[in-house]
Amino acid sequence: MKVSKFGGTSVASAEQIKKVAAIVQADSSRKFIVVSAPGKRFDADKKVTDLLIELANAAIHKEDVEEKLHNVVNRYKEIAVGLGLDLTICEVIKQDLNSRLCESQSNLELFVDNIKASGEDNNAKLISAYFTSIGMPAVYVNPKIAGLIVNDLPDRAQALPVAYENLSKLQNVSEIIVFPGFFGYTKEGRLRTFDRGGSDITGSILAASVQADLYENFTDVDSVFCANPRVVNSPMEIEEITYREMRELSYAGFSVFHDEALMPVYKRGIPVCIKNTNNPSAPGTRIVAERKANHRPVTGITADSGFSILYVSKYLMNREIGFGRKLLQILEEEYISYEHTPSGLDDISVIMRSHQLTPEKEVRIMKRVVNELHAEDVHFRHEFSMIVIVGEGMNNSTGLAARAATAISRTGANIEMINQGSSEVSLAFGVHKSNENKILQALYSEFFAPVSAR
Ligand SMILES: Nc1ncnc2c1ncn2[C@@H]1O[C@H](COP(=O)(O)OP(=O)(O)O)[C@@H](O)[C@H]1O
Ligand SMILES: N[C@@H](CC(=O)OP(=O)(O)O)C(=O)O
Repeated sequence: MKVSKFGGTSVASAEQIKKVAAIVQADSSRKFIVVSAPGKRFDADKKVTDLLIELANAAIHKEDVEEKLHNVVNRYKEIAVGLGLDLTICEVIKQDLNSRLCESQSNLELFVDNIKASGEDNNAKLISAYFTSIGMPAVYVNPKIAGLIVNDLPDRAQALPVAYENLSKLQNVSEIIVFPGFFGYTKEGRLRTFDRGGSDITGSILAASVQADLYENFTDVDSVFCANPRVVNSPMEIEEITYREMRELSYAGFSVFHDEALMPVYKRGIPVCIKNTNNPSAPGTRIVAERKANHRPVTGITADSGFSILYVSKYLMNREIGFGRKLLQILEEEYISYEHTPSGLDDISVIMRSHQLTPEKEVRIMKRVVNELHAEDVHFRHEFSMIVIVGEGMNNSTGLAARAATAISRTGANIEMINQGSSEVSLAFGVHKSNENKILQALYSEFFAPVSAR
């Protein structure tokens, strides 16, 4: 049996939801359907999740919420009309949103999470009503009642082991289950959302819980491509990719599948297939434990922006026991996680996601590094991107780093940092954000384009 997750673009309109119904009807093993909130119908459109965040913020700032509430309800109304559903469902959705808006604001994160999650929750109710209306036996299942228990990390909830046990009982339900993605509940009953794009995580948890034969992830592209199709023109499709490769690529910019969604299925060896709702007969990309070897050392190239570098230098740093620990402890005390720490004899750079910093935090950190570690030069630099090259074949391929560095140098960009992952399936370059796209294109030509096209 299969768990099939349909992303925001697949459930953005009545037309898209009709395609979803046809896909589910075409294969009786598609028993568990996980849905996102309605996503973008066209490039300039807004996702319902973003409309809901605007709504929650308006309520927090005591602004008039009527128009924002109307924008959300209207998205569902258009869908309900297009699907020929009884419009009382829109009244129910409006009441649901109003009651969420009346919840306590004593903890703002919980307040926002509760409103954000309504996007998938109401869409799951609506889609299950549609399935039933066309004669498909379907039920909406609420994550609280089903026992999707998560820990209490704001914005980054993670399922607890008991969640898998609870959800496994859904195997006994005879109807098609329509399950909202993106959120679960703490043991105390508080709603918590996953990271953005987290409906992929729900699908994976459910697939692992019910021991699915396959986790299908339906989106709006035929496959995962070797590079972002918005930056590289017609990149090659990836037929098969390992969990390890996909995790590295998703974490560093392949937004088509959330990196945290890999662990639950990986642990149980459940294959994942990324497929296109608009072209379901295309084979898609399979994510598996081991793939057939091919002649290419590189499987994918990705880029992610929004990084800052903390540069610290001190003469004889290499001789000082505990320097690295003390430096990282200062970051820990500011609640900052880091990505890489390339170092030399007398200097170290700590690379972190910029969104964790504020001007005040930066000043505090620099002061502490000077006062407590007696560093000679301490400064932050911003606007960096990480370019990551990933492939299982990289660990036994000589000269690959040199090829990549030469291709980057041809663009005229400066490489600020190089980091070879210890697993040797990835190689990362820190570069200034302004060079990101041209580097991605240069690396794609180096590793994927035929020699004559370079
Ligand atoms: N390497 C890649 N391969 C395929 N798609 C990619 C890649 N990198 C980025 N994307 C983007 O991911 C998008 C699909 O993910 P997302 O917008 O989250 O879809 P959904 O709404 O189905 O969850 C694609 O439309 C594509 O623009
Ligand atoms: N709707 C949520 C969760 C999600 O997974 O969405 P999508 O399937 O559109 O990436 C978000 O926008 O983050």
